[in-house]
Amino acid sequence: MPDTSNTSANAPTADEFDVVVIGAGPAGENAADFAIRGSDRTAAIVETELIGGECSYYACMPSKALLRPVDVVHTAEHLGGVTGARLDRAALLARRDDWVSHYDDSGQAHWAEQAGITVLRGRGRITGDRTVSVEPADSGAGDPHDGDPHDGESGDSGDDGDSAARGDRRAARTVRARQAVVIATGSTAVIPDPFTDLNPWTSRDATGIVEVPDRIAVIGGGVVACEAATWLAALGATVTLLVRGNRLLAAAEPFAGDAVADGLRAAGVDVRLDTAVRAAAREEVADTGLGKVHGGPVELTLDPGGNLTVDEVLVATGRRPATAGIGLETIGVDEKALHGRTTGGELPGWLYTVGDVNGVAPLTHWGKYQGRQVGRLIAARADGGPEPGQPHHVPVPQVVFTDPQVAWVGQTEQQANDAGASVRILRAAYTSAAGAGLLRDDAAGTAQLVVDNDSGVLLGATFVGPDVAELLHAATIAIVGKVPVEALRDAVPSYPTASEVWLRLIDP
Ligand SMILES: Cc1cc2nc3c(=O)[nH]c(=O)nc-3n(C[C@H](O)[C@H](O)[C@H](O)COP(=O)(O)OP(=O)(O)OC[C@H]3O[C@@H](n4cnc5c(N)ncnc54)[C@H](O)[C@@H]3O)c2cc1C
Ligand SMILES: NC(=O)c1ccc[n+]([C@@H]2O[C@H](COP(=O)([O-])OP(=O)(O)OC[C@H]3O[C@@H](n4cnc5c(N)ncnc54)[C@H](O)[C@@H]3O)[C@@H](O)[C@H]2O)c1
Repeated sequence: MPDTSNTSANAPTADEFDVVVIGAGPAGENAADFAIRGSDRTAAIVETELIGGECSYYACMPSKALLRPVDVVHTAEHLGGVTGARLDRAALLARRDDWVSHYDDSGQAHWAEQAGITVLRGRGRITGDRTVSVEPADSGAGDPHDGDPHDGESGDSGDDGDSAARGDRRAARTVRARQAVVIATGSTAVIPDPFTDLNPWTSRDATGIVEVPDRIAVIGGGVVACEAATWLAALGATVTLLVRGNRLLAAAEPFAGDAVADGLRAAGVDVRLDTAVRAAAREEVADTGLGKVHGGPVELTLDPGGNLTVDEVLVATGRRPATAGIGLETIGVDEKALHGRTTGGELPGWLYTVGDVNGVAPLTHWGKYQGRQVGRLIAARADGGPEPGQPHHVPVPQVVFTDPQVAWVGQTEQQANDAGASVRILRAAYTSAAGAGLLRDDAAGTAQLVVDNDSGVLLGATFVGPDVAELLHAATIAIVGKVPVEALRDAVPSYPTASEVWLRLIDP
């Protein structure tokens, strides 16, 4: 137990903080920041790997750093007036390395210290009521994965403001939270049978790619699989995408998955739907490190499809909440109690969750949103002020950075129907807006709104086509603002922009 003998109400000891956050990904960073900003409250954030989390080093940032040049080259290849655009493999990987700050998190640690958040290096484990043990991390000083993210709101310089944190690595210590403990431990990749003994690539290897396998099988038809297949093919790998379901991006509108399958095929990817992997074998399994081929060839037995030999397998079959070893049993909380909630329910009043670990929507912007919400709630409770309202039915946006891009928010047609809504569907070809056609000579795609017949407001929107990512927020605003679709007639889009597709949707 921590020594609290000298504790007065307003003077925390070195081992006592108002808020202790376990996990320094984007969700945890925001929770810590919003819980203490503008106050004299104290916060510690416990991190076993890199300040900035999966997103900054192994997920969002490296994948988008790889995908943007691919998109630009694809666009240039289909844009009259441009010749000679090509991808430079070494320069592309170097760009990725820059965006992950060479796996050095000193800039992000510096941001935390500047924000008044104490960084504690080590593995956090709840050991009792408001108490967290910080145990030496598996990776100590000198770990090649130590490193600075480019998550817009935080890390800035390469300064190392982290000497206290270094000291924290050496031994276990126990810290106590006076107000709140926030679990923000993220998620980990699922590796199902029959891949467990192959040391296959996970998304970390795909984003941290160093060696481009000649032949790679990508397992799964979700976002990771589709995005990774895009950059792997662009880097020169022969990619076979093995999808057990009958379409890609099953969470999106069917026309979105169909368009991405067409785009991947056009890029040379062998997309095999309705294909299961019955067995997988690799004679030589090697621990070569991040982004290098992990051994000899892999033999896959497919159903249907016979055998397939590849040099590497990327398993992209989803993620699970990272709850192992965080000590929930010491406070009598079942890990299921974390699912779908940030506070309340079976959680003790001092315990909160944010980000992937609660499984609501495993997306960085969602984790950051929850982090802001939970941080404000902790602050309000500490101040004894009115608690901020907890809004319901906030629509989740998502962008998939494939070619074509896919962007959607809120409910799909199917989801709206399943929820019992009476809806009408407004759909238009993306290129019905002149501005969309100007983006690429081969521009194509679809825009769709799901409109509630009773209220006349938007329930969901999906856009497929070049550069649709930046179209999405208009739909998000319309849903959150409950703007009647009729009223959108007075929202005049500039000419000639892709946003004019809104006119085609509303006034066909
Ligand atoms: C390849 C890929 C690409 C993605 N691209 C996007 C994208 O473009 N846009 C998007 O919105 N989302 C994207 N995502 C999803 C996004 O990465 C996650 O939703 C996001 O990282 C979740 O943030 P988080 O803070 O909850 O968890 P994480 O970012 O996973 O951070 C959790 C942190 O907790 C630490 N931790 C875990 N256990 C402990 C412990 N016991 N003690 C101390 N520390 C601990 C971990 O080391 C980690 O640093 C992508 C995911 C993948 C796999
Ligand atoms: N651009 C982005 O916002 C972005 C990018 C990458 C990842 N992410 C997020 O990260 C999370 C994880 O992505 P993901 O693609 O790993 O998961 P996912 O859940 O989106 O897709 C998993 C895929 O694997 C398949 N699958 C599951 N188990 C399987 C098995 N045993 N054998 C064969 N196939 C199997 C599923 O049918 C599905 O096609 C998602 O929530 C995603 O939204 C977001």
